[in-house]
Amino acid sequence: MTTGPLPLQPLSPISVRRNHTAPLPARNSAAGARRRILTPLYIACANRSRGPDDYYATLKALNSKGRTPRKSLGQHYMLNSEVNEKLVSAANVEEGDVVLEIGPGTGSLTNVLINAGAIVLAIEKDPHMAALVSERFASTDRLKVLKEDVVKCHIHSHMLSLLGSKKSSDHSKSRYAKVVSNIPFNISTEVVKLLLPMGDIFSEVVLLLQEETALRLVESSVRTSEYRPINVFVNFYSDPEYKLSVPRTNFFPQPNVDAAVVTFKLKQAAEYPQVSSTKSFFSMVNSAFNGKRKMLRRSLQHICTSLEIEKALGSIGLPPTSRPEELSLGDFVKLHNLIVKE
Ligand SMILES: C[S@@+](CC[C@H](N)C(=O)[O-])C[C@H]1O[C@@H](n2cnc3c(N)ncnc32)[C@H](O)[C@@H]1O
Repeated sequence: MTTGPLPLQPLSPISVRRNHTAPLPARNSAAGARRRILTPLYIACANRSRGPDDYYATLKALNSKGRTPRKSLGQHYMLNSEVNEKLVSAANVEEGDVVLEIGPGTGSLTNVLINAGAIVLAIEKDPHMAALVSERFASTDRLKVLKEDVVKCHIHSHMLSLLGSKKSSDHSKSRYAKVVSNIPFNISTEVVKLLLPMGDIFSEVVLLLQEETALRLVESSVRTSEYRPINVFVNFYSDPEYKLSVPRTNFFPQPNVDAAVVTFKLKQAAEYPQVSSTKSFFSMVNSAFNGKRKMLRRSLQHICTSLEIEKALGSIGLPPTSRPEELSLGDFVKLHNLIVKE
């Protein structure tokens, strides 16, 4: 969509809600997590007007290319450099780290990553934004921009060649890259499913997500109504942590929802729960949840008989009437290893 220049509008207060030091409510309650006390931090307008990626600078950059934000690409640009700094420090980005950034947009997070000493591979689907960010950082050799859809991109081979060339040039001992991104909300589950099994190339994945998604991925656990196969998946491949809430007022244009920073510390293959096949494991977990209110002895009947399922549940200390929301990741692993014969 290319229309006339975007108008300069009066600013609304920008705030970051910091992770509170007081103990969090029980991790198994998403509702409890929403009630957590958060401290607003108001950034002075004077500071904002001086930032390289404040409201005016973002509008100026978009206008320079005749662009308006595209909803279909989740284009909500970050106006608060403090949020970008928190994303970068949540990933402990240090000099020489290789970082994947999905959707650099105007380059506000890219700028903080490069200033922290990172070598950045940025994947941007919008060719206009890819051109804009390439021009902005034309004078540095620390950024490579790929004009691609992250979901279709060969992330593995790009990252391996970047990690390989870095190792041969500076003899770094770091074998792992990191992901730090403010991603479009509409592809967040897809991105999480894509990145978490990549513990062979990434040590940390730090994402700015829609707050509701962040809570669903991190806080939902056994015996909560929000518990889903995605929670088993997330905990299979990573140790997730909710870091801080980011109010919608920090973005341009302002989305209808708040956001949150989440870190996923990726496990390496040797740390994954031992299952004969991850494919058959997740297929069993999905089948179990397909009949959410069904007992496992019914929903898993395509794998073996009800009697065998009851026996397997009994041998891991669970009642024969167990339902999927009552099983932890460890329980699912034990059940799989007892009933799925490869
Ligand atoms: C939420 S904006 C964030 C922009 C910038 N990182 C910031 O913090 O201001 C998301 C960015 O991802 C880009 N994007 C959307 N879908 C994408 C995809 N499938 N692959 C790569 N980039 C995508 C958008 O064009 C946009 O620049």
